[in-house]
Amino acid sequence: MTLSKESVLETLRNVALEPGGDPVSRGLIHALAVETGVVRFVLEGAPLSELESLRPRVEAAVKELPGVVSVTAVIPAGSAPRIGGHPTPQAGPLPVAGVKHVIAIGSGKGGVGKSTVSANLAVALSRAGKKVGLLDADIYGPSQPRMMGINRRPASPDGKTILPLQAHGLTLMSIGFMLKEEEAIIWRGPMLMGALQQMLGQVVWDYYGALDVLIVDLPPGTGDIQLSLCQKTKIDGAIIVSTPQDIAMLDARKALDMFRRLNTPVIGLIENMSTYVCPNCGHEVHLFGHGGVEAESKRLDIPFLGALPLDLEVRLSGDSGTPAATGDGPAAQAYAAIAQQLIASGRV
Ligand SMILES: Nc1ncnc2c1ncn2[C@@H]1O[C@H](COP(=O)(O)OP(=O)(O)OP(=O)(O)O)[C@@H](O)[C@H]1O
Repeated sequence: MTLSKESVLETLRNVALEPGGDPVSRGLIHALAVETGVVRFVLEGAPLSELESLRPRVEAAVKELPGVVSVTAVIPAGSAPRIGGHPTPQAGPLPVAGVKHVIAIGSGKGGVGKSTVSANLAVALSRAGKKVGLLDADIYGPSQPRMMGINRRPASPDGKTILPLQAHGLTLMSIGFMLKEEEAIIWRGPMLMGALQQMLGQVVWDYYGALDVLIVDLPPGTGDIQLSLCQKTKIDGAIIVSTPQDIAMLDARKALDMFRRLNTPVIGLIENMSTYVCPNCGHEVHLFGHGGVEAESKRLDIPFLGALPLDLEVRLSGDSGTPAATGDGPAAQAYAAIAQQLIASGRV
């Protein structure tokens, strides 16, 4: 048989697929070109993970054909829809499909550990038996790909829906998955809101099973994303993270005021980087002060959910992609206690 498009397609029809059928009958082969022994085609139309595991098989099968010099199966980088466009008009706040509860994690000031708390609390709730999703809505500085140790482009079988990723038992989506590393986002408010709307509405949140709770890691401050989330999505409540420092508390009060004005219930406050216990001598130091957040929650009559220690393991584990809450140390125990409170109060 001479090498031709037909002979290549014939060969590809003999590659059996797991769910049945073959790459040709399932419409996964596009733009086939055969020229002086060089075979090229595009693999498209299935989740990215399926295409990636299929690629070596189809390439090997075609390579066996007499006259083949090289085979290249290309998986298009842009198989998921573009994120970030103007939002489409929407009436009132909508629930997130496939999700029972939505909890936003906010902070007034940056760098107080909001993303660390989101990641670890999500893990702790999952370890307590809940089905948990984590949405990294910190569009300007997504941290969850690093904290969760996963960063690849999510698949989109139909070019519209986006299949979330999975790590540490959580269902995950981050704007970071859709960008090249070090790519900056230079968007105005409407584009940000469009991206948020896509991540809430186009991601198949129940792809790995219906979720008890979706944790939303917000950007710091009181900007467009917070406003858009509270106005367009049915949220059960917000948790505010602050360090005990006066300046952080000052900004946390602004975040509290914003959630109040948007009629989003504040579930409680968390004090992060509360105490530091010297690993050598056991001496306890309060680098950023201590107890300020608890005092503030009493003053405002908002539940105080807990104080989390400043702990080197938390920083190292966050940087290495395995949140400390997956372990058994003091931080994991502190997060487990907060998760239990949320479950006991019926928030999750
Ligand atoms: N309890 C803690 N102990 C030790 N390190 C911590 C703790 N909480 C957070 N960190 C570290 O502090 C840094 C900032 O934390 P994180 O990124 O979670 O803050 P953030 O409030 O989400 O910041 P951003 O302003 O980027 O939204 C990270 O390096 C993180 O590992």
